[in-house]
Amino acid sequence: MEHLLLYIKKMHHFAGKKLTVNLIGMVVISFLEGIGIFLLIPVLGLIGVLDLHTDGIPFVADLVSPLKTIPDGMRLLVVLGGFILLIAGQAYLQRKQTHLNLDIQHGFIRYLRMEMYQGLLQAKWAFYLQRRRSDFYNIMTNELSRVSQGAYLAMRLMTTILFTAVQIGFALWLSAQLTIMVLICGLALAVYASRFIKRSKSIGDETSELAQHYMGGMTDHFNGMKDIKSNRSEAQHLTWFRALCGKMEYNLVHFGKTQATSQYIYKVASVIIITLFVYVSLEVFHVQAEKLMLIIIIFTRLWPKFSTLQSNWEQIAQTLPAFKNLADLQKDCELAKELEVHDNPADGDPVSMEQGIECRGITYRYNGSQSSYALKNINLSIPVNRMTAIVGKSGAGKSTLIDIIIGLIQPDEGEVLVDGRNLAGDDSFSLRRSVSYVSQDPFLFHASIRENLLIAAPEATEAQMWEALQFSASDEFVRNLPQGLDTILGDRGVRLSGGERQRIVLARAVLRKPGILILDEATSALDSENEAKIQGALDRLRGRMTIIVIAHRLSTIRSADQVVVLEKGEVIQRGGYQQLSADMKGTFSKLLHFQSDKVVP
Ligand SMILES: Nc1ncnc2c1ncn2[C@@H]1O[C@H](COP(=O)(O)OP(=O)(O)OP(=O)(O)O)[C@@H](O)[C@H]1O
Repeated sequence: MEHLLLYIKKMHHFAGKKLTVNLIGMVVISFLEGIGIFLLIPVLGLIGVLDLHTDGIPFVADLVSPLKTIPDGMRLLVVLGGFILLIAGQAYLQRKQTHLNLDIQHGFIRYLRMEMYQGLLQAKWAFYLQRRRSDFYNIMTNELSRVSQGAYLAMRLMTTILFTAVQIGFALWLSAQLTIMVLICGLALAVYASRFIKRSKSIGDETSELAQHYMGGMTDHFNGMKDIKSNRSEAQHLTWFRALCGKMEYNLVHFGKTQATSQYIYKVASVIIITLFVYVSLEVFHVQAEKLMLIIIIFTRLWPKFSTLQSNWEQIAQTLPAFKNLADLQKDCELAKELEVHDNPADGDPVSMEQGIECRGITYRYNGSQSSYALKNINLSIPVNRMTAIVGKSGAGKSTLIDIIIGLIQPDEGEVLVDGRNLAGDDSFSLRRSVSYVSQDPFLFHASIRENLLIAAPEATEAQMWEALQFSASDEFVRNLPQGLDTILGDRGVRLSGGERQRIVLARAVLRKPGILILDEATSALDSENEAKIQGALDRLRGRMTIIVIAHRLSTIRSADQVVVLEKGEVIQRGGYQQLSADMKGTFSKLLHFQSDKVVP
């Protein structure tokens, strides 16, 4: 509930005056509708359908007396004309209010989407390490649309409450006793029906959980479709999917049935209450027939509103878990916030490094409760404009060290100094601005090669793009593509081979003309010929930028000025390539030995 209120407040914050105008509009519309019904009786009397005595009914009596002064032939026309004006005016206002509602509802969703996405972009990298990607997809799609639906329902609920309140006001004016009696019955019914709201909430919890599983499963399955097909495990996945779809079907049917049951109870109860009410009015209170008729007209309009209120509450209760999930994620994003992202950032200057990077006593654990360290007391210097290679077995901590150096994650102990300065907080962004990082899992957008390159360097000219492609030994194959630079790459670049993809990402990295180029297994998928070309290109870059290379294939790092060997999160060897390969007892020469058939020292 607190989360629903939070989002209603947000809606108020977003829509401001529009929401107030909307609420006032609702009251006016309800009021006009009330008057319209109210006028029904004199109209019926005037056209002679009923022989009615309106003298005892407040307001109607006052309205009818002046009408009696109008000549007989005109009276009906005047009353009907007034009726048309009233209803048409109300319909016009209703239309305006629908427009306003649409503006508020869809605008609010855009606002929520933007707020959530911005929050996610502003969160630090460590925040992403603890979460599944599919949970973000789920929140940004399913949960956000449930929140939108819930917020819309909350607005409709407000309309219904206002409408009902105005109608109750009319009814109280006509007969306080009868209205109070009906309200007490309605209240008793609402208390009884609160069980359906609780049930809807727990169904909503299950809906959220199932949507999360669905999105998680789909993401895994489509990412792993090649494995599924090559291992012929389609049947197992189909079984899993069938079971989940069954649960989702049951969940929705269960909710639908819960709503149908509560509506059924409302209908039966309402007919009993209205019947009782008519009986008591006539037999006990001896209410005037015309007055009773008016009240009945009002209540036959009011009752459906009561059941609509119930149904709205149930639907809102069903969406409450989505409000909680969205609010929790927003709160977590806020806690993990590392920067402000705006459409047109006033970008600071990239760091221009003169001496180099120094790691002092870096220690890091991914999970504070675990005893194993990803990095332990790392002390290391990375000289400017030189090539430093980081090698070691899988899981030794190489990528973690890079993440700490560029400030994506913060060490538990120790510090990273750039030219002797600790670039913590905002300063670490200026370091990242001067870094081009090619990860193990190179990422390309579903867009043309040109667009993929320009993402890194929007100002780059065509000639600069070709130069970068030449650097990464990809100019030839790009030239041979049907649309050259304008060839659209498939989803995540799948229409390219692994090596081609790596080369485009490498071109993108150098196009930015970074001060620090980091290659994390960036040439692992290349054949020897292309790898040699890139090695040559890297050699040419030496002295112009600081290069940090992580490589399992040691042939890639032959020209490194410094080699750092990591093992189980610790630096166990450090020195020049030749120096370490000559140390026959050291780990590096053993690693070299294993790859000796590929390496020419
Ligand atoms: N997101 C994470 N959450 C928990 N532990 C992690 C995470 N990422 C890495 N680790 C652990 O930290 C240790 C170092 O991992 P890291 O990825 O830095 O190794 P690496 O040397 O780069 O390995 P590889 O050569 O296989 O990429 C490993 O034990 C790994 O299991």
